[in-house]
Amino acid sequence: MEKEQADAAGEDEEPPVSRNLSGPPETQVMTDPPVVIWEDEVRQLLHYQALLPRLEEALGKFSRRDSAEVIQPVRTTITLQKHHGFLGLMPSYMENDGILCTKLVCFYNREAGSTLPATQATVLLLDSEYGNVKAVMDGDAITNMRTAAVSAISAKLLMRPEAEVLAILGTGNQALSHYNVFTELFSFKEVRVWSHTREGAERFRNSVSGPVTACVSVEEAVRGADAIVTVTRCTEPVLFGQWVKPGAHVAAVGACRPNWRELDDVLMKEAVVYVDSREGAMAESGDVIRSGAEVFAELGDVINGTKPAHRGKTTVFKSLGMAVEDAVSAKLVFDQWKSRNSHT
Ligand SMILES: NC(=O)C1=CN([C@@H]2O[C@H](COP(=O)(O)OP(=O)(O)OC[C@H]3O[C@@H](n4cnc5c(N)ncnc54)[C@H](O)[C@@H]3O)[C@@H](O)[C@H]2O)C=CC1
Ligand SMILES: O=C([O-])C1=[NH+]CCC1
Repeated sequence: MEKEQADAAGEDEEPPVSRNLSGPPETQVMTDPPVVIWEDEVRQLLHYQALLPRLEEALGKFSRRDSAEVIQPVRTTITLQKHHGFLGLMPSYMENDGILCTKLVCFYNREAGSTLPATQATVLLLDSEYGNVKAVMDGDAITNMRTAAVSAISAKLLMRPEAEVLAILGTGNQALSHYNVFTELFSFKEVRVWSHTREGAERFRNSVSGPVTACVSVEEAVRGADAIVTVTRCTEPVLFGQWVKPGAHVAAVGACRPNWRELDDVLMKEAVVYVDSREGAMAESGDVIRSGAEVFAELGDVINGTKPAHRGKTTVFKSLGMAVEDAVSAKLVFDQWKSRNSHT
């Protein structure tokens, strides 16, 4: 039958969900269009209980530097000068796990005048063999949860087990995700928060279910704290070593540019400094680069048992965010989505 006749008869129509990639017949593959999984659904599908062990495993794999396990370059960043922002490209390939993924994240400098949110992210999960996009996901829910979960892993490894007081500096999205996972995993007797505006701290206090002390100064929030999370949009130091209790653990999450700071030189030099990626920290962390502090280890080295966890000393975990964290999170979301939709 001629093609036109077949079309008219509806006999050679493609299934609506498939696409025939062009090329010689032996290389043609059928691909489904990507599914779109947006914020509310990502939140429903992603749970810390499943996420935490996957992240811990990914951090360990990354630090082994075995290219069959993880290929992850340092984030490529371009400046969006007009909008006081940056676009970060975060690809990763985990060959043994069959995960190919990239995140696109824009982030903005509020102190330079941006009124935009701190981050705006999208995650693309690809078929690791054919290269087609399997899923397009809201990246903000993933970024908030995976970043907080990695900070919680740093606390599990580096914080003193008898820790009683948690201080959170900043009261935005990351503050909330950090509050959620830290209070889910650990039993703090007191949680304190500080924001650069009094309303910010009050709003945060009213938005969570547990008791929170809203503090009017950073010093009030961190004096005597056993764990301190910095999740601000500061570009100058806000946490000073003179206020930090010896032996405290600091998870430093903001200040992700080489000239941005959250922590002062005293703290950076007195603490044992852990990072997610050495290369990332040397390229992107103003706290590391400008203080000249030595990076002692990656979190993955501690997980792999190749570097010790100095729980008795003051420790800083400088987080910049890694593509493998997004990749294993996106895989988890997609697998959950598939099992939820396989019955419908
Ligand atoms: N390490 C990582 O993997 C990631 C880091 N980040 C960074 O974490 C930080 C927080 O992100 P979000 O919670 O999403 O932002 P957000 O905008 O939701 O909250 C930021 C908080 O910082 C406070 N803040 C703003 N300007 C300040 C200033 N000049 N001094 C003190 N506090 C100030 C705000 O009041 C707010 O409480 C940002 O710096 C962001 O770039 C975000 C995603 C991943
Ligand atoms: O890992 C991440 O997504 C980011 N780190 C800094 C801003 C966004």
